[in-house]
Amino acid sequence: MQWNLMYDWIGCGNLGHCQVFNKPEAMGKVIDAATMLGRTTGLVIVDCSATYDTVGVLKDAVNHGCCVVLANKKPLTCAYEDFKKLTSHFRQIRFESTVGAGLPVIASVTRIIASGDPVSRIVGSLSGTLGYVMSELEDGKKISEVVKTAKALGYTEPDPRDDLSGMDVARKALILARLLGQQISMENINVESLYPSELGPEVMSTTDFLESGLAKLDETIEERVKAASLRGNVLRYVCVIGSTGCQVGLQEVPKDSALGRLRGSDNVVEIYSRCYESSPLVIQGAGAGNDTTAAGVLADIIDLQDLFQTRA
Ligand SMILES: NC(=O)C1=CN([C@@H]2O[C@H](COP(=O)(O)OP(=O)(O)OC[C@H]3O[C@@H](n4cnc5c(N)ncnc54)[C@H](OP(=O)(O)O)[C@@H]3O)[C@@H](O)[C@H]2O)C=CC1
Ligand SMILES: N[C@@H](CC=O)C(=O)O
Repeated sequence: MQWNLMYDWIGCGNLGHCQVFNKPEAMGKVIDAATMLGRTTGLVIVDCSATYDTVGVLKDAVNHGCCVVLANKKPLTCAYEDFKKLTSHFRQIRFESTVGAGLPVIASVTRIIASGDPVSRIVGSLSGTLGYVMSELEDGKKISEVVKTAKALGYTEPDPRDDLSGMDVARKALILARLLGQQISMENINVESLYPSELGPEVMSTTDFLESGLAKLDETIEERVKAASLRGNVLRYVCVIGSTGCQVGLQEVPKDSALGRLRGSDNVVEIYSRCYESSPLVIQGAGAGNDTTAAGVLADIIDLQDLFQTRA
């Protein structure tokens, strides 16, 4: 990674001049400055990218006393050791927006666990994109049409196949399962993809998928929606995290159920524990979109800054 050092910003008042250094001594100075700022001000590094590439920098950042806020799920869903390393600095990291965007899912789960109440099961619809797609399909629209709208509304991942493959939901499931103490990886999660491998990223670009690949799903999905409807059901992409395993995939659910009634980008999450056994804790609301995600990220930054204010 290239480290950029901007100079002329200390003590000269001229903010217009900057220079890029690639030398190791410059890199050392950037790290020293970040360490000082991290330890004294609670400097927060915010990762709103959609890449695995940031995990090394994030681990370095927490090691140097900086705080980290993530909307990006990928750094928490690679090796278990990386998840452990990042989340063991619990006063330095927040990642509420990785599950349910602005909804307080992570906060609720961590509070229940912190109170000593063991969480036995989490069930829900955790994809704003797939929630929106499934409810629009009920109204007779085509999947090729509604996925493009979901992208325009800011619900999808940069490549909507991340949503349609179930991988985005699987990442959320993995984060939650790991929070529950399960030392599992992506291979331990059963994931149902809504498109075949011949439409995958190895075969075609995102643009080609959206322009021509996606339409190949119209007929099959329409048949599944119609068949479910004849039985009084609707399709929902459901995530189940239990003590014996995790699975994410399409399920037929009654129209008049908590999952069946979901509309648009709403998520619903049911958390079962000893205290919430017969009547689970339910969190529901918009689960994707730029505004709600940005609000979740901002609330995390403020939460960490509050910890620093209290400490000072
Ligand atoms: N949209 C939503 O509702 C929610 C999104 N999130 C998460 O937030 C993240 C961003 O999503 P969203 O804003 O919708 O996606 P966007 O495509 O709008 O934004 C992704 C951004 O990340 C940048 N980026 C990609 N790769 C790298 C990299 N290697 N280094 C630096 N920057 C990079 C992109 O830059 P460039 O354009 O130049 O490639 C782009 O600006 C994702 O991880 C997503 O899962 C979480 C909750 C809800
Ligand atoms: N693409 C995701 C965005 C939030 O994580 C979704 O649709 O839920």
